[in-house]
Amino acid sequence: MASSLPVDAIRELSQKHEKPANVHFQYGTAGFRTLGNLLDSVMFRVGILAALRSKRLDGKTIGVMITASHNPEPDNGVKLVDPRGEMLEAAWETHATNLANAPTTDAFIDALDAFVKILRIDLSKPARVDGFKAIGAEARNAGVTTTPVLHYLVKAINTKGTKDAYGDDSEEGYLRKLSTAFKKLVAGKPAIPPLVVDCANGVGAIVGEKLSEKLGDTLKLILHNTAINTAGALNNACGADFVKTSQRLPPSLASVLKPGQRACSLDGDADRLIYYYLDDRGQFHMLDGDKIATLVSTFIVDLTKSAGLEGEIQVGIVQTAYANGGSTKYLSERLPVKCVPTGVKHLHHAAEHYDIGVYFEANGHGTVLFSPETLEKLSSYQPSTPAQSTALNHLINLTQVINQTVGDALSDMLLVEVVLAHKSYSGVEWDSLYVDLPNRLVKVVVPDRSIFKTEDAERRLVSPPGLQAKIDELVRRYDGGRAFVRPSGTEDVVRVYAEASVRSQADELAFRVAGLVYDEVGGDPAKRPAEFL
Ligand SMILES: CC(=O)N[C@H]1[C@@H](OP(=O)(O)O)O[C@H](CO)[C@@H](O)[C@@H]1O
Ligand SMILES: [Mg+2]
Repeated sequence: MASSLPVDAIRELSQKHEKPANVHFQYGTAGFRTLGNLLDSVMFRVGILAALRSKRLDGKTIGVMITASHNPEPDNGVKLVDPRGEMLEAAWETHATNLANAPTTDAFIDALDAFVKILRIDLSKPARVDGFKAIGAEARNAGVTTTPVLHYLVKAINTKGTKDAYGDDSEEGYLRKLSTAFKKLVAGKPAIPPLVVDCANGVGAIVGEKLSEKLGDTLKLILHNTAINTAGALNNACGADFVKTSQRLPPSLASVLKPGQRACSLDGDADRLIYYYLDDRGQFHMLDGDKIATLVSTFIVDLTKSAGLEGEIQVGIVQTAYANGGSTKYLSERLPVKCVPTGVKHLHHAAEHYDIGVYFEANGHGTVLFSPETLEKLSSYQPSTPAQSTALNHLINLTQVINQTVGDALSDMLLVEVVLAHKSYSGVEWDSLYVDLPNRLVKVVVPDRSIFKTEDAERRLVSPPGLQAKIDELVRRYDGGRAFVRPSGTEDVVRVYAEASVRSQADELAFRVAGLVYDEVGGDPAKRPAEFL
């Protein structure tokens, strides 16, 4: 491999993938995300970027994921996975954005050249990526799989043959690792009732089916919304985002779900998970990311105590401002809780500071991280009673069933099932840990969302000046009221979130704040949504 940029090869290929004019791309929380038909040039450039990242990191494998995630089918995205199976390092998000926006092939090559020099990337280093040739990268196609499987694979490849080997670097290895640990964790527990799984008509249907085969009778999965080849079906009236935002059952499950039976929804790339059940009166109850975090963290704390490791291993929680106030109150009375800005990378990094960090976004994306020191402690610890030994083994098996690289709906689902089996909980007992405050999320279309700036983990606005004081004034009038406003990182809108002790009040507060925001920044009165107060 040459030690300078193969300019001719890049030019020839790049000219087949010119950037569309008048589009600005932004590498954000969800990678590059926009209509799939606008992404051709971005796909090409991301391939080069991934190869350069691999070279910069001495040939470590980098992952490239193409997915619509929880969004409608045409609304696609591409994102990179770093060597440890984590999200792309923040500084490179800016480099990615710059390269993607170079207007022509020549400008792109100039930008690449400058980039390689500034970061002192040694082009003679090998590069291993999923899918690229212009820059001489070694590529491996992981095929059609879930986002969390790709994260798993990247970590497995990069740790192969080391003492931290993460598992066999294949989808089969992933399924084997999870299912083996799950079976050990539920061995001897009463039979688990079958679980209904809404696959959002996405790739979770394929991997879910394979997982189901591995689990056999230990846990029967009844897969629904598995139409992965039906145009327009992805995330349409189903999936984790539909359930979380509309706070109701996917209509396709209405005739399926029996009262008391638990069910869950994945999103299109199977990195988000929301549980729910219908009570005896047919009323829908949602068990979202906050409920999952609560269930799981309490269980892990209990196990550390039973293992005799109380005071030795600290369990902590990471949430965002969107976490339901009911969950934050319940958890803060028991454990350290940290609030960080929206976006999984923020949660993941904060969770790394705990011995065991449990992080979940309310929308169902999250996982549990065991620090290297904790893993070491668990493997060397000598329990002094049989009960301690059992609890210790459970903790060790939990580190195997949990995909620690990233939020993983299928892995989280197994984790939830383990806890429910151990506690003999149905959805009802789980749900009763705390009561969710009624809440409402509203989108506000504004002329320019970049004027919205926040502080305090996005809970307060510092710009536009004066607006926060007006929001505070409104919030004070509502019992149990809380509201905040922040610009979305993935859509051209500003989001308003509000909660209050009663449903009607939460709605009213949200629509009042939305109206306030709209008017304050010069929203067109003729287009003002009717529900804004
Ligand atoms: C309120 C909400 O759910 N926001 C989502 C959404 O981000 P926004 O910045 O709010 O557009 O997409 C992110 C990426 O999937 C996810 O991390 C986040 O939780
Ligand atoms: Mg997703």
